[in-house]
Amino acid sequence: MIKAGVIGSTGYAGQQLVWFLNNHPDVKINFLSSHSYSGVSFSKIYGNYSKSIESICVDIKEAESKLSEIDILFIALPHGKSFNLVKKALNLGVKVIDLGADFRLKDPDIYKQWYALDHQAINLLPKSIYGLPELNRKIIKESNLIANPGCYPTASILALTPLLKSNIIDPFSIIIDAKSGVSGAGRSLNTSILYGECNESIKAYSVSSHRHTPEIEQVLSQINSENISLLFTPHLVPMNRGILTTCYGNLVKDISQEELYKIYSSFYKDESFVRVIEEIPETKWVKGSNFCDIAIRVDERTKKVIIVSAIDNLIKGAAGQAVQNMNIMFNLDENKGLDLLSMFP
Ligand SMILES: NC(=O)C1=CN([C@@H]2O[C@H](COP(=O)(O)OP(=O)(O)OC[C@H]3O[C@@H](n4cnc5c(N)ncnc54)[C@H](OP(=O)(O)O)[C@@H]3O)[C@@H](O)[C@H]2O)C=CC1
Ligand SMILES: CC(=O)N[C@@H](CCC(=O)OP(=O)(O)O)C(=O)O
Repeated sequence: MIKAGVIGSTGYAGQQLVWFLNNHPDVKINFLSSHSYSGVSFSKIYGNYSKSIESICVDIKEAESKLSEIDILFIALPHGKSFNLVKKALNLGVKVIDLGADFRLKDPDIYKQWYALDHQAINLLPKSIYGLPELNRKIIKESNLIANPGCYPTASILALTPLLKSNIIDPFSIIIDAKSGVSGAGRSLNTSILYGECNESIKAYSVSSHRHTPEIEQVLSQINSENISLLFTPHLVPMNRGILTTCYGNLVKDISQEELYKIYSSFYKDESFVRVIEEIPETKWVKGSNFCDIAIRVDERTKKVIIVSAIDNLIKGAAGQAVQNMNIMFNLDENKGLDLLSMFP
């Protein structure tokens, strides 16, 4: 059995991870940690675990004292909070998957620019692997420190990678228009996500300044060998879960929609969790699953390609992807504990 600890287990990403780990046949949860609920039973916070997970949440100090008992540590804390924990866990030989953003950007200056924080574990940055299995499966297997991708970057990068690998679009023409459900903003109090503020309204936010921009640029630049800069605009939509991205690029060669479908289908042919589909994706068809659905349209009139992708932000965008990474790190079947169809509605 893999012994796992979860720090930040009481947040939205953390509780979704607990759901998967609790149902995973090869995992035993050793501890669940919380910031404001230490001493409280997990099932008192999330009633769906009543009579199932009655463990008492521990605080971070107690969690640290248990690091030597586990094989893998999952961290689902706000950014800037994971540095010391990661150092301690790695020193004890514990593998780490960080669901937050602290180890995703390779350049500490870019991290500082977008997160307004000094990076406090610069020596670990070269060791951290960006945990998008569809791109980095081989190196994830060898790594002890996985930077689990952000939710918007997961949907955007999976949508755009085959285009960039095949040099079909101008890499400087990319525009990503993305929409997220409210759980993307986490569970902590925040006026802009109160029901009365966001229900029956849609808004763009962090326009030209969202911190997922450099993350998407970093990964796409590695694929294309150019320093790509792109436009990324997120929107908040009054639903609980789901991300939909609509990505645009200028075609640099004549290509039909059918040919593009062949390129995408071939690129993702061995992937369990990426579905290249004919219909335009909808968040309701991926909700509750680890799938990323992708569809392609070529607009011959404007010589542009439009790629639409959908994921569940808490699953392929966070907890499901973290479990997929764990499976790879421990040489398990990558789908183990994840091969669930989406739930409707
Ligand atoms: N929500 C999403 O869709 C996604 C989230 N992520 C990332 O996962 C991480 C967690 O996000 P999410 O679950 O949404 O956030 P939440 O706000 O829902 O949860 C945050 C968690 O961190 C704990 N916490 C908060 N502040 C502190 C602190 N100062 N010290 C220690 N612990 C603290 C909270 O504890 P307590 O509950 O006890 O207050 C809670 O367990 C973030 O880095 C986020 O960016 C990544 C992809 C998608
Ligand atoms: C709707 C909403 O607010 N979404 C969050 C995305 C959360 C996330 O995935 O952020 P990390 O990079 O920190 O993991 C946001 O835009 O900040």
